[in-house]
Amino acid sequence: MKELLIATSNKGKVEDFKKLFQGMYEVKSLLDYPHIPDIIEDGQTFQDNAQKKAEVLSTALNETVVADDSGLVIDALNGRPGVFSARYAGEEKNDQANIEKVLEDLRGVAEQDRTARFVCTIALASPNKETIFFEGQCEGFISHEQVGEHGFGYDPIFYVGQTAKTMAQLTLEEKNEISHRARAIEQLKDYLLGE
Ligand SMILES: O=c1nc[nH]c2c1ncn2[C@H]1C[C@H](O)[C@@H](COP(=O)(O)OP(=O)(O)OP(=O)(O)O)O1
Ligand SMILES: [Mg+2]
Repeated sequence: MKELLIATSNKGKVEDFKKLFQGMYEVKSLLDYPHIPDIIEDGQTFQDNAQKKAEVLSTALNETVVADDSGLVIDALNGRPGVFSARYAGEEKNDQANIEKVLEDLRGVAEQDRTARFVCTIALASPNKETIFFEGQCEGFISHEQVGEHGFGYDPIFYVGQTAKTMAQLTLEEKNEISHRARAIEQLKDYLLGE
């Protein structure tokens, strides 16, 4: 099977990508290249960061690279944590600390004002080609406490749409039917199949 390199060292994303590209590509990630240093994400938007991660690696390796920049956008926090999602509670990127900070920020905020969405921007960079982008979103709202054991990141505090389940209560298969990442990858797949 053909390989596809995803410029990420996030284990949760790698699992999502592997499942979503099952039977189409053998997914490789930066977990397979531990000597490659972290790329500094200093962009103002998900698109800026996805572009940088994909292009730096594509240029260095002279091959096609996909990058995913994603995060949680909370209306009551004016869109935060947004592009700062991974390091919201500090540079060490601690999911548990990030969750606690969001719950603390939203303390006292009523149900109807806890609306949020996950956003995923994917960049596809190839040598000597213009980088292209795909975006997916998933609407929901922020819980008052952590619920569920699956997934990663902010999944335990994100109620999906009108369902009574958090993203962390969904199986990987269920998450991949509705997630922001699944929606972006759906478009990426269509593009790659049409190439
Ligand atoms: O499906 C998701 N379920 C829960 N949380 C999620 C999801 N998707 C993104 N997130 C959160 C995790 C992290 O706090 C941030 C992504 O930050 P982001 O910079 O894109 O990823 P990262 O630094 O973990 O890995 P990398 O840059 O190597 O791809 O948003
Ligand atoms: Mg990152």
